[in-house]
Amino acid sequence: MGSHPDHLPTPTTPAGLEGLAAILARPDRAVVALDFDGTLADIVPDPEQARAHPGAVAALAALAPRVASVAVITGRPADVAVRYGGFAGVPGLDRLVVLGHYGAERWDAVSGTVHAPAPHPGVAAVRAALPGVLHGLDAWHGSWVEEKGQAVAVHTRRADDPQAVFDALRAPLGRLAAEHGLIVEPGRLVLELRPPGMDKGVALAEYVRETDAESVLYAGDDLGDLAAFAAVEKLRTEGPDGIPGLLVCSGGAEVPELAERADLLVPGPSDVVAFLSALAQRL
Ligand SMILES: O=P(O)(O)OC[C@H]1O[C@H](O[C@H]2O[C@H](CO)[C@@H](O)[C@H](O)[C@H]2O)[C@H](O)[C@@H](O)[C@@H]1O
Repeated sequence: MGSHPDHLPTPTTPAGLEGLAAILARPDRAVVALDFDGTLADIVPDPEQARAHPGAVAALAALAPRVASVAVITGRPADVAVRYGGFAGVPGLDRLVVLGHYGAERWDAVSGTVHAPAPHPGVAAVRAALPGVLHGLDAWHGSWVEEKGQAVAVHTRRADDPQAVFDALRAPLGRLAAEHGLIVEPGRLVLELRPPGMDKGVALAEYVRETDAESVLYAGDDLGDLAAFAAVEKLRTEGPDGIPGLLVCSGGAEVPELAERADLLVPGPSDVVAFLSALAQRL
């Protein structure tokens, strides 16, 4: 992407062009929703070290007052995304909403508090069983567990062969999740065992309805963002006119399932930030 701060890249699909045109025409009715890891924050080997790209908060703060709403929709717990993003107490982000755990949790900047559902009992059961299950498998070496409160995630990025460990763990972790009423959410070298019933598509569609938006932009990088992409595709075709939407994939073609459905591909978070800054400038 060009480095000029004013350069607004052009979507490559007719639907994306229509989505961007609708946002530019009525920004006060547009929702801008963004994933966190891989979209606003660079992917790093240790999830605890992930932080928003250095320009992300400024770009969001410039954009938020010009549109109906900015929301972050993430697989992270909402409070973790707020902390790692540096989103609290920022002038311009006073109406920011962070939907965590794929939409099951909600933090808003107005109250500064998180609303979360009661814990699913299966998470505690899986947490207790997981070490034994992993140690009973040849393939677990190099994997490690992220404790997420409402879920547990098994990461393989730091294994010698991350993809091989990921592939080998997928079926047994799927069985463990199912035994306890959970689902497995696959992501970039991570298998998360979490409660069913919510995904980023449900969260985004509800948020668009809640804000009475007339257009939507969603940017993501991973398999968990497919549901949000599907929600935007559905919103575009619903009703007599539909709601125009722009789908941005961060990370180029690293997750082909997402890239092939995007209206705009950008190489990674620094380009997402440049795009958001250019959009804010244009508005
Ligand atoms: O929905 P997101 O905001 O994209 O969160 C999805 C998961 O992101 C984190 O894992 C990913 O990023 C890590 C840090 O860069 C990286 O080490 C890991 O390989 C990636 O899968 C996070 O740790 C998970 O809990 C999130 O669900």
